[in-house]
Amino acid sequence: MSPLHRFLMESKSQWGWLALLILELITAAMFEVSAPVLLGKVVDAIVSGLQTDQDINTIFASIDTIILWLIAIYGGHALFTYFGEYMMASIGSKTVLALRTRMSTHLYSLPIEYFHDHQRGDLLSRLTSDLDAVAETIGEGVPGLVSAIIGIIGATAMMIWISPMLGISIIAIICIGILCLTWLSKRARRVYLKNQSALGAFNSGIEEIVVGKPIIQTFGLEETTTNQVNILNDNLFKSMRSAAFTSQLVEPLVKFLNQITYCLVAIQGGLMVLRGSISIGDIQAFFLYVGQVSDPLSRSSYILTKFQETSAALGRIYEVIDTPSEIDKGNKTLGDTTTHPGTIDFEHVDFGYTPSNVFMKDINIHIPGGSMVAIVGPTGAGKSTLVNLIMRFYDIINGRITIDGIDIRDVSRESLHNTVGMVLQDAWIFTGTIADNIGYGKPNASREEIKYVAKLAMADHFIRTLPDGYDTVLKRGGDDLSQGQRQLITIARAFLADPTILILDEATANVDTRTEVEVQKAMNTLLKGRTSIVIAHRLSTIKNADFLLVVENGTIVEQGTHHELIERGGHYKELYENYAAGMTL
Ligand SMILES: Nc1ncnc2c1ncn2[C@@H]1O[C@H](COP(=O)(O)OP(=O)(O)OP(=O)(O)O)[C@@H](O)[C@H]1O
Repeated sequence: MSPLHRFLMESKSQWGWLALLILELITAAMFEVSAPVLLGKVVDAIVSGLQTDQDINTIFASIDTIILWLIAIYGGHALFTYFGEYMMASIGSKTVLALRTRMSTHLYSLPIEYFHDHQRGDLLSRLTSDLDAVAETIGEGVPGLVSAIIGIIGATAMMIWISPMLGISIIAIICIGILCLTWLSKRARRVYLKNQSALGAFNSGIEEIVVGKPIIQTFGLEETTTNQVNILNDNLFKSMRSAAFTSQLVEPLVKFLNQITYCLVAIQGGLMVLRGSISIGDIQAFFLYVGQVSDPLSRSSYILTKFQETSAALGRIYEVIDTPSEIDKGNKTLGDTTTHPGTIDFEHVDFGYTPSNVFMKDINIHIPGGSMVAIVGPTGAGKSTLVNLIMRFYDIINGRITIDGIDIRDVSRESLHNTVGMVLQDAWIFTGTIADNIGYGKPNASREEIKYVAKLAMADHFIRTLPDGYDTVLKRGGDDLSQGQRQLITIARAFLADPTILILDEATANVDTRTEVEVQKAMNTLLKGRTSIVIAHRLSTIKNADFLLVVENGTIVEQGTHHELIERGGHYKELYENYAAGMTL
């Protein structure tokens, strides 16, 4: 089923309105089609009046009723066209709203891998320009096409009725036109697909520049980056030029056929008038009907081109919608039956980001509830991977991970994410007030609660120095705050959510030394009775930990307390000595 067909089938709720709309457009087109015959009668009445030397008053007396009819017909046409277009715009916006909601809701349910595999710029252009293309076609294209088809059918029928011979010659030319335009609209689909992927790539390139501008400048890579974006821009230009070639070809082609048709009416019609087989008024009606056919023909071919673009856009949208959601098979809730909440076990766990590349093999870890564990290891060792597995961002290949004895695959995602909280290295701040940002995980939190956790996270002091305090609106991912301040907000957010297990990924790495000491104190109090897993890069964290997991190449190479591991004199001792000598772990 083509994307357009599928879209039509999925918009069944609007079919009744569509039928009403088509009825309205048919009425409007009938008004339009009936006018030229009456105009022809006016011309014939004037010509015969002049030929028989009638005075002007007599001539007008014979046509005044027709003129009144003409005014009524044109008025009726305008009114029905207006209602038709208004209705279509409303049907169009409702249908696109439903599609937009469906797509954005579906994005939330997609697995994390999907976002790793797709560029953000490309996803954005699917959500914006592809949906806009659909909205434009439905709002303007459908009524345009329906009235064009009805107009063409009506006008050709009238031409055949007036003069079958002349009418058939004109239809032959129209058929040639339709064939050319069908070819053009097919080409448009291919061109649009190319155009949209070039646009997606360009958006992603620009996004990288905007996000990475400070780094680009630091490394003096402006020229290299500009060259890369220029290549993407050049690709976009070429595909847009190709699209313009296709769409701009329509109008001259239709005009050319139109002019040929006018010549045919003038020559063949003129000869027929001389032979007396047709009146001058009918020839005048023919000229108007040719106009009534050629205009909708060029409009409908443009719309057909748009339909092809829309079909391609819908295809890209359905690609996202059809990506299977992350299925939440778990129905158990954590925290109901436990005596030691927050106990985590890895039992013979195998994991790889791709099935062919098993990165972690036979991992066994036991983290007792309420303990503080520090994970240490060189970069790329697998520290973040371990916490990603606890959060079930990725599924393991073999073995099982349990919390309080329950396999996390059997736990609902909601319960899992309520139980396990995370503070990541990149503080995520959204556009909203500071209070909204802190209260993110608990939407009904009172202002007192928010202030309480902000105090615990040592954020209250700096928040109160801001002009609007807790009501200060943060924009652009919190760019107006320092990195440390952003991180304090996310720490306060995690405290408010009050999870049983807290994962901290270098949570204090961006806070200055004085603040770090204060935050650490607050954390120690808060972490009491709570399991905490810290991806540690700091001495203070390691010393406070109940035990350490040393990770290398996806394997737990050592576990134990700081003193035990130092005494063992293995990997950890080496890491620690490097750290003590001033390097990070
Ligand atoms: N989404 C992903 N897809 C494929 N491979 C990944 C993905 N995330 C991480 N990896 C790979 O898995 C390995 C472990 O990465 P991980 O992020 O767990 O390391 P880490 O110890 O946390 O490193 P760092 O201290 O630098 O943050 C690395 O080789 C990394 O390239």
